[in-house]
Amino acid sequence: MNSNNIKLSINKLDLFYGDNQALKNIKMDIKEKKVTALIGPSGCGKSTFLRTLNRMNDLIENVTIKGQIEVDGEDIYKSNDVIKLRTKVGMVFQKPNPFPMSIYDNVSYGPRTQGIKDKKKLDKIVEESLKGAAIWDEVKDRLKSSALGLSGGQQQRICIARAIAMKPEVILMDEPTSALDPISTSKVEELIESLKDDYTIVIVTHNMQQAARISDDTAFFLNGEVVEFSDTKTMFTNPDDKRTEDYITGRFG
Ligand SMILES: Nc1ncnc2c1ncn2[C@@H]1O[C@H](COP(=O)(O)OP(=O)(O)OP(=O)(O)O)[C@@H](O)[C@H]1O
Repeated sequence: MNSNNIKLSINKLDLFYGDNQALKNIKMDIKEKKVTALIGPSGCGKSTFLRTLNRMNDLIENVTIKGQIEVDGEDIYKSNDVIKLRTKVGMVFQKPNPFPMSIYDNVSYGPRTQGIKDKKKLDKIVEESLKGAAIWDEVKDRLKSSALGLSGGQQQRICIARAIAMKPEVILMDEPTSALDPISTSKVEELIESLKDDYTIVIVTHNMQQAARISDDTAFFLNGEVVEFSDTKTMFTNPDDKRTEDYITGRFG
């Protein structure tokens, strides 16, 4: 397979909260099985953009969206099957948010809601997902214990396992390490690097070093626009736009 296959194609995307335009004419092609980072100062629209990719903004009142977002060539706003979309395009949030139940039940919850009841099948999904999220060895002897008893970094990897259990193709991550200590952060970063063998990842991060370390492509957002979108190396060594340079060298934001 061509490593530059486009998984998500965004074109002329505008988003309004009431009268306030939060995204302006966004165009972006997100490559399959790569990590794409979204950076930019607070309030520039990164999270809003991320949420358009699996229609999480549908849940917010007064939102108007124009333009196209295609996943595998299909316009996600033209189909009504949001459940199918969110299965294919999973999400991990800023604050680890495990359900108040056992580790096993957290990871098997999604597959059970999809109708999988067979214990052996569920056991296999749980084991594979926890292995995929690089936390199996730490929890394999306490699968029946509450996920809330784990450290923040472990909880975040449980949440990633929960996302993986749905067999997504794309994983959206909204500042997944901002609530974690440095050691947990580096574990989650290592995990993200290994996940891109199997998944397309889009990650919002405030941490520029993190974007530089783990992403293949980076988009720099400012006031609802994408000022620059390029491969990460180019963005951090030879940015095209003066505003990108000012931001990545810490002159604002
Ligand atoms: N639910 C909402 N209702 C109305 N306006 C919103 C809503 N969510 C975000 N906004 C506005 O949209 C703009 C973009 O916000 P967004 O959260 O996407 O930015 P961000 O770049 O992710 O910021 P941060 O880095 O602080 O999380 C901001 O002006 C924000 O106030």
